[in-house]
Amino acid sequence: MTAKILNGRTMSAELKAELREDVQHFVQVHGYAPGLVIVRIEGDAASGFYSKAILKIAKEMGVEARLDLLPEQTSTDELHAALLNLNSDDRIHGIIVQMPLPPHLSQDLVANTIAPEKDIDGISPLSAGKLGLGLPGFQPSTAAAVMEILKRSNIQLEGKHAVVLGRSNVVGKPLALLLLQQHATVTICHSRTPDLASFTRQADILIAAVGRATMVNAEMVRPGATVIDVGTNALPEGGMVGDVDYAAVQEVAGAITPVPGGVGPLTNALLLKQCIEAAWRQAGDRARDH
Ligand SMILES: NC(=O)C1=CN([C@@H]2O[C@H](COP(=O)(O)OP(=O)(O)OC[C@H]3O[C@@H](n4cnc5c(N)ncnc54)[C@H](OP(=O)(O)O)[C@@H]3O)[C@@H](O)[C@H]2O)C=CC1
Ligand SMILES: Nc1nc(=O)c2c([nH]1)NC[C@@H]1CN(c3ccc(C(=O)N[C@@H](CCC(=O)O)C(=O)O)cc3)C=[N+]21
Repeated sequence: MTAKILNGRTMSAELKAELREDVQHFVQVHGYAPGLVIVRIEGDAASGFYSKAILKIAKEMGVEARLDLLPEQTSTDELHAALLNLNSDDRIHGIIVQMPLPPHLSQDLVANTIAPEKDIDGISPLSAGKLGLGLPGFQPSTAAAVMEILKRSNIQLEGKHAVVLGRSNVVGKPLALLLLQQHATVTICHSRTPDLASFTRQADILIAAVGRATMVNAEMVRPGATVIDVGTNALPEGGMVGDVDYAAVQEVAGAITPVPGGVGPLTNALLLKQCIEAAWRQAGDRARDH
């Protein structure tokens, strides 16, 4: 059996077409576009690439986006002040701070400073708390991207066993909560989990968000399972691979996401979706239904 390929690029294109319409509607009603700012602190090379990708998709969508590039030496006070400025700017509806930060800056500071209504990557304690309580709010965009793939692929979650590898605040943990909301039975595994394969083999839906190239092999996957690969591991020779040994696992799985071309392309689309949602809410979204 060869697995069905869950094509993130196709799904992202569909979602983007829907979002473009939503933005046009927003502009018609309000006379201005939703506004997004990416804050990037220099240092991490890869995040320059991610920032450009967000700017490009924002432009395609008609969302007004800009990149605020801060020097690597930016102090905590300066970052705090920059975020407060963005919080009080009416035309900016969504703020994302690219991770990772340089070691002298704290992620907690960022999470606690971004105004919750502009927190389109769901990193604030309020967003995390709402997610834990099952209340509507912003979600970390990568976790939301995984859910979007499952939804658009009509993969049933209710009553199924979902096994999540990884428990980070940006992927594994929020994803586990979202799967629980959709009535899956959820197991979360991490670096201290002994005999990982004994858990992964039980999974109807297996999600790998670890950051270790090709660690999920065919023996770890139950035949017919849906396998979602969040990992993006850069190869020394260039290019990247996921956390799943794609060539081997696609022989066993029922459905699988490739890397690249799986979760990645949907991540930024979901970020934009939440920015547009933030703009409607901040503008008072009574106008939305007209
Ligand atoms: N496509 C996309 O849009 C995105 C992709 N990513 C990718 O997803 C992956 C995960 O990212 P992120 O959550 O930020 O990473 P983190 O490094 O924050 O978390 C990794 C998790 O994997 C667990 N882990 C590490 N080694 C093992 C192991 N041998 N067995 C089981 N679990 C293990 C860790 O456990 P412990 O908690 O015990 O340390 C931790 O919970 C990375 O490859 C990253 O590049 C991330 C964000 C966006
Ligand atoms: N605050 C914050 N939120 C994030 O969500 C965040 C972040 N910081 N820092 C970096 C990681 C990584 N990340 C990706 C986004 C898009 C692709 C993506 O589009 N990938 C494509 C193309 C990759 C390629 O071809 O090189 C693909 O997988 O097909 C990947 C990874 C978001 N992250």
